[in-house]
Amino acid sequence: MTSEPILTGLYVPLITPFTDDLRLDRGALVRLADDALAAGASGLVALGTTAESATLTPEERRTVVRVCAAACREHGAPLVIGVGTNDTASAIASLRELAADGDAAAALVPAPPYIRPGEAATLAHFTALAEQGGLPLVVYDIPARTGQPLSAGTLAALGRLPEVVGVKHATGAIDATTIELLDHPPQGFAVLGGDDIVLSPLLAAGAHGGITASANIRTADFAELAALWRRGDAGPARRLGADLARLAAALFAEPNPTVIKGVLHAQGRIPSPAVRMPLLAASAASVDRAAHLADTSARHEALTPC
Ligand SMILES: O=C(O)C1=N[C@H](C(=O)O)C[C@H](O)C1
Repeated sequence: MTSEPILTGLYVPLITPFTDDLRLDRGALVRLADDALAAGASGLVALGTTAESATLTPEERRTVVRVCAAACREHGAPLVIGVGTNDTASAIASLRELAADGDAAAALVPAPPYIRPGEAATLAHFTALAEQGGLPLVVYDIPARTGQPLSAGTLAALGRLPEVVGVKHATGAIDATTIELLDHPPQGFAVLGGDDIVLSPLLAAGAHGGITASANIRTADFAELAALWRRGDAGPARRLGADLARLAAALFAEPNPTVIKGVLHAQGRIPSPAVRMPLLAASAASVDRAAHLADTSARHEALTPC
């Protein structure tokens, strides 16, 4: 195995565009997928939380994967596919199906949500998926959604599994566990930022990239942020990082992806800001504020140092 991770740079977890009457708008998704890759994203994530994947029908999920896979093939970019379930056996079955289709470079898998089986059982769950699923895995470390924190020891054990190619770090903090992981990442293992507001400091500390919903907006700037930190261009990276953190805070003022969809709609990029229940559409105030921060013409002037 080489020491360079297979997943580096910016991955955009695409939203799922709906019409006003909540039908999947395939055409809008095709355009979003192409736009993200043309803007410099390293790859796409299909069926993330941001895609409202919990509310998609099996047929819609297949459509989303097909659209994202076609865009990734066209751009020669990796596709990561979200597989979130708290049933180990069905997660393995889903992974095997994806592996057989041949579209996915990796699957993004959280700890089994809601059940909270404990850390040892969570490690056993990931180990079963790694050994039996047939796909490289990115562990999605998001205790706020799963109820299961992962210790440095568990992350190290996961990193020793050859099929585990990275972690999406979304623990709500850059703490001692994060720094330990970044100091000694397992060989070929990517640490990808998943807390949008602190993406820049995590990249500064050595993360290999990010999977950030905010990058549905200003994708080129998020890709540039990852590239600046990779080059060690700290001054411009700090300025751009602070600017994008303000945008990310505004985009996460209400549950993800409601504000992002509001902004994409205000920009004329999707036909409707509609989200499926249990989400409710974001308030006009939140959308207006984020849309203002998303307006790159105003932001680029403010960012240029005197
Ligand atoms: O879908 C994703 O991947 C992401 N989901 C997170 C969430 O909704 O909690 C946010 C992150 O930026 C990407």
